[in-house]
Amino acid sequence: MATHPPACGNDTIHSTHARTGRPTIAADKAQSWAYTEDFITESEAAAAARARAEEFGIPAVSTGTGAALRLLAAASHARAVAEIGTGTGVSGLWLLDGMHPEGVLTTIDVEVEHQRAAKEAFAAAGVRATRTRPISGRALDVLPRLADAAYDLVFIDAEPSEAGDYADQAVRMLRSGGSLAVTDALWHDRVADPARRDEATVAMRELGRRLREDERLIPAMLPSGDGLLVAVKR
Ligand SMILES: C[S@@+](CC[C@H](N)C(=O)[O-])C[C@H]1O[C@@H](n2cnc3c(N)ncnc32)[C@H](O)[C@@H]1O
Repeated sequence: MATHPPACGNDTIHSTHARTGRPTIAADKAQSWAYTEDFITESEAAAAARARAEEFGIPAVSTGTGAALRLLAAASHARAVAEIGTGTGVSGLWLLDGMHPEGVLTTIDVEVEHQRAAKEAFAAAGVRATRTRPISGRALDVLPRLADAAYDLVFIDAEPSEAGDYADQAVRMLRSGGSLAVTDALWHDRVADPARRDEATVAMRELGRRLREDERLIPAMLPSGDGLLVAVKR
């Protein structure tokens, strides 16, 4: 009789879901995650912006997260996207690549030097200046000035301890059918461990709980990068 590999790859099952008994983690997951992150190749412009981020000593979204952001922007033909945390423009380049060709990225950062580097990255990538609206300032000062129900996508990547307040503003700013995306939602893999109680971990865990329980939203946790928490506004 012919032998077949187990239907669920359960030769590598690390644990099973308590209720369904389905496999949740395979021992080779780390390899799959690495494959997932490299599945799409980053543009030269994004790689150059990433190198600038390293010079500044600030993180940028992973390639897998960038690809997921581009996908979200493309799926909604996004014409209006807001980004909290411009950095040197890595995530902005991914978002712009997925958006409608006339779409405008509003991007907020408190550090003028970071935004200058991002503007250079956008120009080097051939992005027209009319497609970006950089706003310099603290996110919690700027966000209340942005319009209600006017954005197709809001992306959060700034101060983790403030992410819940950004999300409140983001839900107000999103149109029905628009998406919220929050990076670092697994916060260095600490969020899943209830014993971890530092401020950023607790803030991200709490944000996940709130978005999960918010009846205005349809949420999911994507394991891209350090966790990409996404939610569509009903
Ligand atoms: C992780 S970096 C953003 C990286 C960027 N999204 C990318 O992938 O290229 C976080 C950025 O948030 C900015 N930031 C931190 N706190 C902020 C705040 N309260 N308001 C606005 N920007 C803030 C920092 O200056 C930094 O540029």
